Amino acid sequence: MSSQSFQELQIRVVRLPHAEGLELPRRETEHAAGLDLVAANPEAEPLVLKPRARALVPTGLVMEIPPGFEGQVRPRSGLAFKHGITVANAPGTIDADYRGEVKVLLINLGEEDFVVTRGMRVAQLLIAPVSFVSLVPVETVETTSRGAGGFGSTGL
Ligand SMILES: O=c1ccn([C@H]2C[C@H](O)[C@@H](COP(=O)(O)OP(=O)(O)OP(=O)(O)O)O2)c(=O)[nH]1
Ligand SMILES: [Mg+2]
Repeated sequence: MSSQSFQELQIRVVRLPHAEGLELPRRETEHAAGLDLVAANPEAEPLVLKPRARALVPTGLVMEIPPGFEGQVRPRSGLAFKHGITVANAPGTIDADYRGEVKVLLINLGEEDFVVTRGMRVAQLLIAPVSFVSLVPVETVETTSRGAGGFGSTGL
């Protein structure tokens, strides 16, 4: 791979008191796409996710995502594969104008209870550009060879 350098987008982040002592989310490998989000629930209060249950996991972080970008909260494949733990609303959307705490909505699709402990890497955050669009009402739209075909119209 080339050793090309990429421009890094810096995002201002406030650590809330309950994030004290936790590492900031970071890439686990040099060119990992996501920063791993860390659970900031109290040490003494592990979150127990029963099968089919959901929980909003705090990260203790408030971010200032620049306008023109969004945060995407995505599952970690290891947790999904090994435990059936995923993000219920994947990919979760963090709006650039959101100034609340980033939270991760986990769901347990596995058969066993799953315990979220403080400091556990529960999901990953990607920052992606957003296209700003507005809808323009018209009477007709350009035709295409696909037309209205969808939902398996090209075969399985
Ligand atoms: O996984 C997520 C998804 C959302 N949020 C926060 C940031 C986001 O900007 C806000 C609203 O999210 P969304 O638009 O997905 O939810 P909504 O149900 O449409 O709520 P709202 O009416 O507040 O937009 O909630 C998170 O912390 N984690
Ligand atoms: Mg919304």
